[in-house]
Amino acid sequence: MDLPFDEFTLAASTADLSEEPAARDEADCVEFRMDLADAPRAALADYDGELPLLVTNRAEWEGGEAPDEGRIEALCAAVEHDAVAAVDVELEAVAHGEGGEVVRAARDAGATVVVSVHDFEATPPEQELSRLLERAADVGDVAKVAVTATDRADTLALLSATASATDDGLRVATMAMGEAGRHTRAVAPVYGSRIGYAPVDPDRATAPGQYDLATLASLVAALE
Ligand SMILES: O=C1C[C@@](O)(C(=O)O)C[C@@H](O)[C@@H]1O
Repeated sequence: MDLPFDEFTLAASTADLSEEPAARDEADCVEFRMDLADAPRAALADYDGELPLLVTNRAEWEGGEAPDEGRIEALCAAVEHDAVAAVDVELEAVAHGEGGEVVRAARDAGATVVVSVHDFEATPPEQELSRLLERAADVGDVAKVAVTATDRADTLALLSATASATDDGLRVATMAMGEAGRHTRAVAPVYGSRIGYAPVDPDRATAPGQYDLATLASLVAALE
């Protein structure tokens, strides 16, 4: 299975791969949040769903629940599975940690690499957003930035950086977390964002401000 992200791709985010059948109708892939799962390696080994997987093992220091110990190794092992078509690794881990190992393992396995940056506090200025997208795109196939918006200036900065990077030929995924940023999840694809994330079960959102899967699917389709 392949996940090139050459067009908008809707990822059903979950820590429970048994939710995959419920995501099939709307989603293009499943984002498996290994860091939020009980036994992620066993779940991957048992996975026999139809949708390709994007695996994420978010570090504690970037808003997730994976401790550093074993985190990178688990991602490197995950990309060996046939169903795993893409992997997410933090720009910070690539720049200052062992994230490069994930990139190499993914390249060897033929998996797509999403290099991500998260800001759970604020939205950096547009110039900084553009710089982060460029740096992430230098290493990965897709540069992803998820920020926290508190007002319209934040969402405009994010959409503008998304449009500029896309115009420059970069493959990006962007979204603003939080209430003020919620609409960007529907609108950013219009400006070039290639990945949208939504939980199958709205009670189990993997980030603040997410729409449920059916809602995001219909909003994105309506704006196409
Ligand atoms: O990085 C992202 C984006 C996200 O944080 C969001 O805002 O939808 C959700 C996460 O599960 C995913 O890994």
